[in-house]
Amino acid sequence: MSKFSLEQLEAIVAKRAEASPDESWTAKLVAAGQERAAKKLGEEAVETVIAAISQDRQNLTAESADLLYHLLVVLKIAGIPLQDVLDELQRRTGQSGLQEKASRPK
Ligand SMILES: N=c1c2ncn([C@@H]3O[C@H](COP(=O)(O)OP(=O)(O)OP(=O)(O)O)[C@@H](O)[C@H]3O)c2ncn1[C@@H]1O[C@H](COP(=O)(O)O)[C@@H](O)[C@H]1O
Repeated sequence: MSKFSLEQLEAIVAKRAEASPDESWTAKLVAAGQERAAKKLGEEAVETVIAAISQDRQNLTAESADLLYHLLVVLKIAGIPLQDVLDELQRRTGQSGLQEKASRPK
């Protein structure tokens, strides 16, 4: 299977947000608004926690996918690009000095 990225999923979410809510779950969530989308994100987070505690690898993988998708929908509604989140994560690696160590030749 070819590599799939969160950036690609973000682009799909942006495109489907413009679709009819009758034919797209993404459009339905966006139309319902941030409160509903954030609630859905919270539900998926709880389901992910339960799968993790149950040590159910298959379910944890599936729930993690739901969680990441719903996070991207919430970010879309908030108008926050995924890149802003990645930039924040990158900034943190800089703070701990790990980024420099990771890119240093062994
Ligand atoms: N990754 C996802 C994805 N993960 C989960 N879901 C949907 O999230 C919904 C919520 O799951 P639940 O089981 O909790 O849903 P539910 O019980 O039907 O919902 P509630 O009654 O609890 O509100 C389901 O309808 C899932 O299909 C997703 N819907 C869409 N995507 C991606 O978004 C793309 C566009 O999808 P559409 O917007 O539907 O065209 C898809 O091709 C996928 O790439």
